[in-house]
Amino acid sequence: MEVLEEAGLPAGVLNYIPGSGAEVGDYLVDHPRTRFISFTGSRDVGIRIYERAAKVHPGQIWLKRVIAEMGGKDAIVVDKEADLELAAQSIVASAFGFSGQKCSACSRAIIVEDVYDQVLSRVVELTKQLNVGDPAEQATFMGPVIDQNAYNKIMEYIEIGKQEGRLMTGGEGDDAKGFFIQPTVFADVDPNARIMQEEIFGPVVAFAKARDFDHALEIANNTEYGLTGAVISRNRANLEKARHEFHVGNLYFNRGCTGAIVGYQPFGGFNMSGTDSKAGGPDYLILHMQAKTVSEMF
Ligand SMILES: NC(=O)c1ccc[n+]([C@@H]2O[C@H](COP(=O)([O-])OP(=O)(O)OC[C@H]3O[C@@H](n4cnc5c(N)ncnc54)[C@H](O)[C@@H]3O)[C@@H](O)[C@H]2O)c1
Ligand SMILES: N[C@@H](CCC=O)C(=O)O
Repeated sequence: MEVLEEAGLPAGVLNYIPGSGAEVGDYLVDHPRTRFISFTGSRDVGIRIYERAAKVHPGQIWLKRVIAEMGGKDAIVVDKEADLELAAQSIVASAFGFSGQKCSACSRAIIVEDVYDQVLSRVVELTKQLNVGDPAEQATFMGPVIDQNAYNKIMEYIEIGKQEGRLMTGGEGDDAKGFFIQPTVFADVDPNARIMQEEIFGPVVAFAKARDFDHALEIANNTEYGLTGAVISRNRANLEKARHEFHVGNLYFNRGCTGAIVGYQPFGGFNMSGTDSKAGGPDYLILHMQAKTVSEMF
């Protein structure tokens, strides 16, 4: 804060208010002197903020504006004409980087049936090679998930996954010291299953088989989210179709679905992933400003 004040920000403009969302969240959102809310977090909290911000409280003389960057249920689609090694590497990196705790993480792998078995078996092979452990160790790929609540929620989804799909690898956790969960792959999951629809925010990826590329896109769009997605394909016509029909805010071709770079890939999703704004892009700052037109006649 001091650094920003030294840079010229007036004192009192930036305030750090520690406290849990449950404790201070509603108070801040409801307050009549709150004017603008810029939120990053889950769908449920985003919806709560959006609803509460709409209410005008006594003494409030403006309508509150809200930018919400919310969750995702992001998919990587693999076409039958594709570099299958790239597909498997992209799925593993996007599903398990940061223990899957990224809004952009790949939690659905949608594979055209001609190459389904090949991609699945390579992903399982690569996943078994990942080291889970102390993130301070050089050899560790995946550290723990953030806390006990996250651990419990993810382990619950893994139990649901065991009913909804075929457990291929992982499925185990250890919270004796830290909150460690093995990277987990489920195969043959119905597109409408809970683990294909609900954000898990952990190291779990579900595979679904598509009849052809059109069917794969249909499955990919079959969630209430629309944050990131990727297509692995060598078929230009299919990539162009995805460009128009894959309804996500950040779409990637022939790479994973995480790791947007500020300035290059402005980031933000459609539908229940947010308010269609793009962080890290040229328009974002302007969204937070109040425009005023001044005209003087001479
Ligand atoms: N779209 C994006 O750019 C983006 C980026 C990162 C994370 N996410 C999403 O964030 C979620 C994970 O983060 P999380 O577990 O911290 O999310 P969360 O929704 O639980 O919490 C987010 C923040 O909101 C605060 N909060 C909680 N209740 C509140 C309330 N009633 N009013 C106001 N604020 C409240 C929390 O204290 C926290 O700081 C995932 O859903 C993930 O997809 C989205
Ligand atoms: N912008 C990041 C995701 C941020 C959310 O966790 C990405 O593109 O992977």
